[in-house]
Amino acid sequence: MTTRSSFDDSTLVAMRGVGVRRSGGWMVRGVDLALRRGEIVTLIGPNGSGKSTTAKTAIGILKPDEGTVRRANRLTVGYVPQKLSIDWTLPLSVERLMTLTVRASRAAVAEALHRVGIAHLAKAEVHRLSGGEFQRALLARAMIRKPDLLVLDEPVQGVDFTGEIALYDLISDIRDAEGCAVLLISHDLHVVMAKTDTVICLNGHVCCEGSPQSVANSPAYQRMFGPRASETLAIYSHHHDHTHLPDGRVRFADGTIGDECSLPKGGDGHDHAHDQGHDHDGPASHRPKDREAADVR
Ligand SMILES: Nc1ncnc2c1ncn2[C@@H]1O[C@H](COP(=O)(O)OP(=O)(O)OP(=O)(O)O)[C@@H](O)[C@H]1O
Repeated sequence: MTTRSSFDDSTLVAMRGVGVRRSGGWMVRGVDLALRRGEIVTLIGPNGSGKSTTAKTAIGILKPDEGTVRRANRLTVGYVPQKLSIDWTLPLSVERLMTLTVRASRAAVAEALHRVGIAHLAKAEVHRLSGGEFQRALLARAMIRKPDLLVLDEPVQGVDFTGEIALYDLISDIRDAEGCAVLLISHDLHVVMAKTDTVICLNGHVCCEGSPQSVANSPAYQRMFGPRASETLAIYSHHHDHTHLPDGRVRFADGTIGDECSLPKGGDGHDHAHDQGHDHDGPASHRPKDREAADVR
């Protein structure tokens, strides 16, 4: 049987038990993740939960301090980072942005811009683009090399809700047409994320994972979101009811403090904090996996 961690012909990246440590603390730990051709995987989670770290480790920008990352031979990656260092005081056309760090023919640039619907903006100054146009330009730039894997860190930054839907539609179309894998990073799952094949919720570790539909339909999801579960996928906002403290301990909604994400009390052991959702606002640090919240795989 194929498992998420097995490596077959369609697998582009497989991470097993990956942990990344900096400044004496774990940014993420215990991450298992597989990216397969034609699949859209979305990492969600609060600020500082390790989404970017996980994505960067998947594509080799960061090295894991524990665990393994295996990538397909000759893997081509198109990466749109969360932040770009652009000197906005200098004139920079969209065309020029396309080839700042990548060699590409005029035809390839034109094709990529056409593909994302901004061919008419080739000569426009980048700083004059709208949020949605800018994100499209970055997407075009990532697509120029016809990557096997597109990694898009917060691709809807600065984009309004309608624009978000259009962008996610575009990303899904690109996946369909190119057959590439897409790793998306987002704070929340929105309606458009229904196009996502697999959602992985991070908080320094993998909290839960599954398809949006299976997560939404699972009893665990119903327990996690309570009445809000009926909102289904319209807005899959992930509220957490435990907080990771800077010293590595966990504060639960009822004020109790524990060492791990499980409530430090008796009971049936399944009334885990995730059953009612959980808040995370501290820096990411290692917690054991607690997949029961949406154990849908
Ligand atoms: N170089 C570093 N040294 C130490 N800690 C770091 C370093 N880079 C990131 N961190 C910490 O690691 C944690 C994970 O960061 P990461 O950027 O992966 O989170 P994220 O989920 O992508 O956050 P956001 O949603 O805010 O972009 C954060 O607490 C961050 O402060």
